Amino acid sequence: MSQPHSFDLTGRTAFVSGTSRGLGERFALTLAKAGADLIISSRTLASLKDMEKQVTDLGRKCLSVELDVRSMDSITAAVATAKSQVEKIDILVNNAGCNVRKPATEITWDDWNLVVDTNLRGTFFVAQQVAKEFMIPAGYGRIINIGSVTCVAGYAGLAPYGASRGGVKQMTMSLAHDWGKDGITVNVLAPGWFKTSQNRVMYEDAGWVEYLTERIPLGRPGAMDDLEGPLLFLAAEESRYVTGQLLLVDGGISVGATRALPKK
Ligand SMILES: NC(=O)c1ccc[n+]([C@@H]2O[C@H](COP(=O)([O-])OP(=O)(O)OC[C@H]3O[C@@H](n4cnc5c(N)ncnc54)[C@H](O)[C@@H]3O)[C@@H](O)[C@H]2O)c1
Ligand SMILES: O=C(O)[C@H](O)[C@@H](O)[C@H](O)[C@H](O)CO
Repeated sequence: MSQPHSFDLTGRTAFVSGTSRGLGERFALTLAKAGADLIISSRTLASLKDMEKQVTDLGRKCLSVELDVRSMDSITAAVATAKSQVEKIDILVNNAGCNVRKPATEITWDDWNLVVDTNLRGTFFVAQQVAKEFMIPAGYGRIINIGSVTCVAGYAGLAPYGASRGGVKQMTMSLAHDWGKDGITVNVLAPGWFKTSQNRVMYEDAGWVEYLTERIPLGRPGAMDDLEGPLLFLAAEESRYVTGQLLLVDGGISVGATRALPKK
């Protein structure tokens, strides 16, 4: 009989992109609390100082690297720096991302490129370099691509963002095939609506929060803690037979919250 599971990451090393704030910061700390050593990353190293201290205070090793996921040179340099300093990367969380929220008629060429290059192209090439340099040679890896409820649902004002997230979902399924035989699982962790600096402006509109909340079956927007268990599951040994999947952590909003009963 097997032992109860705990999603223990002791002895693992995790690389998280975009850890200067928001969900990425929380993902990195969650992995460290579960036992993993960390490589944290940002476009500006100075933004990682506080985070580095928090990780080392937990007793974990922490390497900070500069990474702009819109630049191939930056991606290869970040992975090369990691290669010179750590033996392995077992877990990759492709978190870096951005959004431009505008009516579809106002989206510019540059808006499109910013969002799709960051969220889709960046996610692919970070995964490619980490897989090639670390995971394929080691025969082990857990790649967690951050998606969104927009992987599966359409939202007005989010056309480039939705395109990038739909792409992340499809790309993840392909990579699961590409690297399954190398012992690597590739999955999408898809948050619903969580208040961070990316979307703070939306939460300043009480009418919109009410509109959103009414459409979430579990009756509230997400809290950061809600993502911890699902992240650890995908990062840990226990998810070894799960690959190419989309794990929505969205309070159920993706089911399509249309009421079919009159209001009493
Ligand atoms: N907050 C939500 O409700 C929500 C829901 C679904 C998915 N997401 C996704 O989760 C991720 C984290 O978002 P967040 O809400 O914490 O937003 P955030 O804006 O607070 O954090 C985004 C992070 O990505 C980094 N980043 C942006 N462009 C980058 C680049 N070119 N290179 C490297 N790093 C870059 C930022 O510096 C920051 O650290 C994003 O990919 C976002 O799209 C967020
Ligand atoms: O900037 C925004 O409009 C939001 O952060 C979106 O990204 C959503 O929260 C999320 O992606 C839905 O899952």
